[in-house]
Amino acid sequence: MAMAQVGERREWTVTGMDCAACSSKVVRAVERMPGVSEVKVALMSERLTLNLAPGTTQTDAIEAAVRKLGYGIAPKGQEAPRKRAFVIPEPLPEEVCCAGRTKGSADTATGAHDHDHDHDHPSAGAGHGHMHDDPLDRGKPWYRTGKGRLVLLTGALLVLAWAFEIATTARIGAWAFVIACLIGLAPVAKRAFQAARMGQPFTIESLMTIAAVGALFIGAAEEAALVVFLFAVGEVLEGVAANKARNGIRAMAQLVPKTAIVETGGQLREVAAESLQIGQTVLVRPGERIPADGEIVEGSSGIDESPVTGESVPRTKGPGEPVFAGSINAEAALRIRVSKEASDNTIARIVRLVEEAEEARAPTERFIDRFSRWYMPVVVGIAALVVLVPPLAFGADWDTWIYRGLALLLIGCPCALVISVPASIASALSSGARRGLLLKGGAVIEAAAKVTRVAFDKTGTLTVGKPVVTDLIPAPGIDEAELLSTAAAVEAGSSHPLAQAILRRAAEAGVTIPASQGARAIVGKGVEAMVDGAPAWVSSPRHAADSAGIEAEGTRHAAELEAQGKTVVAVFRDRRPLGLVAMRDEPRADAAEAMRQLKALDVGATMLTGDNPRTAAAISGHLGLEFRAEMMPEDKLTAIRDMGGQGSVMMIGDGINDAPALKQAGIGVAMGSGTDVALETADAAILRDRVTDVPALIRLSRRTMGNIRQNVALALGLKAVFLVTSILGITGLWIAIMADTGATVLVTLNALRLLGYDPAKAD
Ligand SMILES: Nc1ncnc2c1ncn2[C@@H]1O[C@H](COP(=O)(O)OP(=O)(O)OP(=O)(O)O)[C@@H](O)[C@H]1O
Ligand SMILES: [Zn+2]
Repeated sequence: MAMAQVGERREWTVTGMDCAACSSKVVRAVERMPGVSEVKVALMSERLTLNLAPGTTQTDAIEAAVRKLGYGIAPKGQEAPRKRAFVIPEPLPEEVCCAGRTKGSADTATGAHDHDHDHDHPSAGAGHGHMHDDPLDRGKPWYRTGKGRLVLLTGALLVLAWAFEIATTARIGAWAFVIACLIGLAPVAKRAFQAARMGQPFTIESLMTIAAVGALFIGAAEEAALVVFLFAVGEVLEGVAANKARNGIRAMAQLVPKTAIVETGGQLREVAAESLQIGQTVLVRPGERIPADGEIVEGSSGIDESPVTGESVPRTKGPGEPVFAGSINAEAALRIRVSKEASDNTIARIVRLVEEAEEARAPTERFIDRFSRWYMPVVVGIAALVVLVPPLAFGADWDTWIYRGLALLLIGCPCALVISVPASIASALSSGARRGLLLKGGAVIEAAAKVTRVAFDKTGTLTVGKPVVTDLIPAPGIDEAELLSTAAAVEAGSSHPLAQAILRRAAEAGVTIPASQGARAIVGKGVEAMVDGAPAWVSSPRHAADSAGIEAEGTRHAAELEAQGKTVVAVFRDRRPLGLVAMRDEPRADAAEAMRQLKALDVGATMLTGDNPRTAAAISGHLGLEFRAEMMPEDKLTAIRDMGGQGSVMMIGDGINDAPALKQAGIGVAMGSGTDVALETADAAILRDRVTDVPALIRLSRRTMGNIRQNVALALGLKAVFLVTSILGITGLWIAIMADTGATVLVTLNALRLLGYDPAKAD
């Protein structure tokens, strides 16, 4: 890991542009001159020089540069990106786009995290002007951070000034307040000035600076010092909700044991879980937590996966089945072959995904940013009128109206409004993740709250995905064994759930499976292979009828079985029908309940399936939802687009063969734990195999949007009240800033309520 040293000078050129893939800002960071006591960062046209503190990393250096400029960097006339867009994984990749995701650089995508400098993400509101989160402060208790120190300093100075006021003359006391105020104000004023230089004159910092300096000017030094102190308190509080949410998520990763017992050549040895290598075998005794993602090689036991998936009912797992790090081995000793390194295990990826999700901005949040941008100048304008009009037009007292104008400036501070959205979203993401519901950011939550229809894939989503052969119907003159062995031969290489069912049955029946060559899948229809030198195929009866012209007897029989909800395939060799195989895939136990809950939420449900209409009708009729049958994978894409006409469509799949459809849908949700692709490509993931988690996801999203609305109303409502009382002179400067800090606290507390919300409970 490249780490710049003190006394070194490094230079980077950092430029902003639009990311072709995600259409957000990309930062290009190119290290120029390695090896020299300052960092030079060229940001668009701005150039600045930073002094490096000991141990500063490249990431910190660039973040510090961005912070120093006051705002994110964007080409003139474009919206400045969030500061987080500039967090650059190390080593510096060529291109980094939003959310820290790296394009074309797989090794940095898995995030080699710096240990001394754990990349804690900044407060949820980071990048909103004044909420600069110093990367060097992360992970420290609040009183050791820059902002925390400012609170302690301004607080101490304030107490000292009061002491002076009591002990000495009022004059000396007043000067003590002036000094206290100026010291506390200095860092704020500095940021205000930097932002102004970047073309942003109206920031929370500039409002604060004008208000405090103005108060000093009219002789209200005590209040000015108090305002500076309370502002510092508010700043510290801003990150509280996000930090709390984040700690909850991080606690998940803590559930993975620190050590593991590795078996090598019959020898047992205790090692650090972090050092486990893929392919090693670990021993997990009953009652212990599993130290790594892996596959059971020996033993079978009830496994409680609640730390990872939120599923609290233990599942019995045996040889060949996957297990996750952090789960509890309840009953018997297990030997597990490690399949993932510690940094890449499921729980680590969940934590990372949630952290990334916090960075993705919700549309509402963008709106509030834009709103703040015109809101502040308007407030300054009103304040100016309040100061000027009464004295000039009516000969009122200047000091009184300057004072009221300054209070208005503080009212203009949109702190609470700015954190209202990110605080709720951070809480919701954390709350969901602990219950096995992963949402990739505020935009997904917003879209999921608006969902009007859910499209379910059938196999593995609405059904268990493990069909079982129920009927073998050989053609005249053929026996069951021949039918089964030929079918198994054709399916031998297929991973389709139907193939698996046939192969399982063949193994149980103990038939000998002839050799087959050149197996070829006919997508959505069946499989073809050469068996015993003759072409053979297993396919849907309809495909058989179309291509081989075989009908009558066989297909009629098939229709009867299909009406019972069974999936029927026809088996042929050498154009000769060998018979039918019927299979049944049970609907998931909670599927019908899930449909009822969706109905209660006023959300429609449709089943999309490649299966035939009769089977589809039998299953969907039983569960109570609409269906579309005989759909090719590409038909599923068009169907989802069609349904989108009436609103937002959520598509639920197992993520195995429906990844493209999941990507196409307004919101693609992958169901079922551990499927790697699904976790990465879908917009949301349901980690446990519960259909009822679909309505739960919608409920959580709706509840979150409701919480955001409450926060916005709270923030704006308080401002409105104090706007009026300030103009009337009922409330003064320090009440104004208290209202701001107080609103921040209320919004934070309200957002934290989401942590305790259980979306699994139907309202
Ligand atoms: N390997 C196979 N063996 C036998 N039949 C197959 C195979 N693959 C596809 N088929 C036939 O094609 C039909 C559609 O298959 P497809 O894979 O598109 O859907 P599916 O995954 O079974 O169902 P769903 O779309 O509900 O998840 C199946 O119902 C079956 O009749
Ligand atoms: Zn504020």
